[in-house]
Amino acid sequence: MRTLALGHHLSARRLHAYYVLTKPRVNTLIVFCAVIGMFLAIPDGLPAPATVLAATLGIAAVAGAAAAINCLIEQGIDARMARTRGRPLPRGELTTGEVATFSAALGGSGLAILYLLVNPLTMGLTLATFVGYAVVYTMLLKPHTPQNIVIGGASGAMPPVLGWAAATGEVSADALLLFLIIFAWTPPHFWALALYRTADYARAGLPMLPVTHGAEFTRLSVLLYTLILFGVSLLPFATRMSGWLYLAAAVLLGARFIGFAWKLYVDYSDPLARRTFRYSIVYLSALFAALLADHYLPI
Ligand code: HEM
Ligand SMILES: CC(C)=CCC/C(C)=C/CC/C(C)=C/COP(=O)(O)OP(=O)(O)O
Repeated sequence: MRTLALGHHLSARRLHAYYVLTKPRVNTLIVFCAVIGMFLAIPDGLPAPATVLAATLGIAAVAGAAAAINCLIEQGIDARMARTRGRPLPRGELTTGEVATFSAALGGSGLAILYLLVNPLTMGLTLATFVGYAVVYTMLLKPHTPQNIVIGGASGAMPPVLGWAAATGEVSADALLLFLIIFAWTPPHFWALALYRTADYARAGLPMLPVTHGAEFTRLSVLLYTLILFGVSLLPFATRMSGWLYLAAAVLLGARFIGFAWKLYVDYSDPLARRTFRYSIVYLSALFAALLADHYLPI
């Protein structure tokens, strides 16, 4: 009886460890952006429910596998950083072999779902995104250049394009605007965090911008990218993809983001950087929700 209870306890913990490995919170927003891409791709009406379901599952599975591979490759680095040392691999909750098998099974199922139940284009683009994050960003860029997250951000910006491809079988210029929004958003999102985690990154030997170029240059970069993001976020309105409701949301959310970035530049504190990072997530979630609301409630 006791062994049984212990066994059960252990397997629940292991299940939880696999779940943690997929970086579920980051990937929830990734998948949210992909789903919104599916809806925006259909000018009048709704995407096919079976496609939405299969594409959501497939993209989520491949994104989870990408996160698990990242944890696998970076277990040594993760062990050296306060923020990441509680992850399953550094804690020894799972072995390298288990994580490799899990990732291959999850990623393989996701790609199969996309190929068989969605379309080959979505499968191909999702595979490219996976390679972009797990190999190009994690292995090639992250350890070598402070521009790592700017270039690697192209992977994180793909979800709406994947959603678009899933719903229509093609990629349009409108989808690329959504890509550009996330692409411009990633530097302030990440560098706000890197500013208050600089010691962690320095200890891990990673060349993040505040480590290589200092805090002041990073704060200026956050401000500049937030201004670029503001401009880019107006493009869906400028091209008449979205209407006034979206414009109002983009201006209000963007003004607040610039407010954070400005304050961070002139009067830095770690708690403010932490709030800016938190706000970046609220910003992107609300902006994409506004794109969707605007699509169906044309004001
Ligand atoms: C190269 C691109 C990116 C980098 C380097 C990056 C980096 C990070 C880091 C280091 C964290 C901290 C997690 C923690 O507190 O332990 C984080 C959190 C987060 N990121 Fe990103 N990110 C990137 C792209 C994205 C994208 C594209 C999205 C979504 C569309 C996203 C959504 C989130 C969310 C929702 C969180 C909060 C997770 C939580 O509350 O635990 N990130 N990101
Ligand atoms: C197939 C598909 C849609 C893939 C999505 C790719 C993906 C998961 C992008 C998100 C980017 C991300 C989690 C960055 C974390 O940075 P990091 O790895 O430097 O953070 P860490 O220090 O917390 O490990």
